[in-house]
Amino acid sequence: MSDPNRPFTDEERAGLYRAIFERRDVRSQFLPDPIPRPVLARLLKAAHHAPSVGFMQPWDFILIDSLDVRQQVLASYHEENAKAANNYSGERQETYRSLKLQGIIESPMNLCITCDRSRGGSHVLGRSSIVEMDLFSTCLAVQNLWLAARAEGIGVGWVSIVDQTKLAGILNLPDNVYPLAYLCLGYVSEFLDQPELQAKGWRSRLPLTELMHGNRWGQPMDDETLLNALKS
Ligand SMILES: Cc1cc2c(cc1C)N(C[C@H](O)[C@H](O)[C@H](O)COP(=O)(O)O)c1[nH]c(=O)[nH]c(=O)c1N2
Repeated sequence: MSDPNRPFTDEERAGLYRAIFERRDVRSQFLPDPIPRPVLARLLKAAHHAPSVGFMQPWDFILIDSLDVRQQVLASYHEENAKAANNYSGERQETYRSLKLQGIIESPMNLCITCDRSRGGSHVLGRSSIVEMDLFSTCLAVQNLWLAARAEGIGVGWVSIVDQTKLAGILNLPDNVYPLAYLCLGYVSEFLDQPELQAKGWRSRLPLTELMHGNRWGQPMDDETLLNALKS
């Protein structure tokens, strides 16, 4: 085993930041090429090394290649997306309808990362006050997989416009298992240089400096050095 206390090289550090900044949510650029099993194994291992409350590891991974299952999930997406479009009107609704918000069939595989809310028994260390900590832990597994996938040249798209009860039914989940993230995975023709929602004029990245507070919510930050560094 290598020394865990050795410092990251400049190259290693750059690689990590590159994965963070160049990770994209992908829905339009999937290629049909299958993901080699050793690569998929690395992604799942990365997810499984996420931190979790009380080391609960509440996740399971459902690998979906069945067209029948995917078509059922897609049907739920279409139902939910039609409802979602009604939240907007006029030009905004037209823009919403023009957005492609899933790649369920075009991607070579779908993956559902679930959260077993009963894993580890009724007293999980660190979860006694805030019960949702298991869900948050599972989100971290998703993010680990998302970043590892980017480093492997694989795109990931999260599809949350589905009815979660229907999704649980389609995937035959037990009552205690929550379908936390329905993901589409595959190699891509390109990674966009900015979020697709930003490129399409839906919403832009907020300036980080406007999200900084000093000591309490709403109090201005007076650390000029930090603020200037964040602007660059
Ligand atoms: C919890 C959650 C849920 C969803 C998403 C993300 C997350 C974190 N995103 C992707 C989202 O739109 C995207 O992350 C942002 O637009 C920022 O773009 P990048 O991820 O940086 O490319 C997403 N995208 C999409 O096309 N359909 C969807 O249903 C969802 N749902």
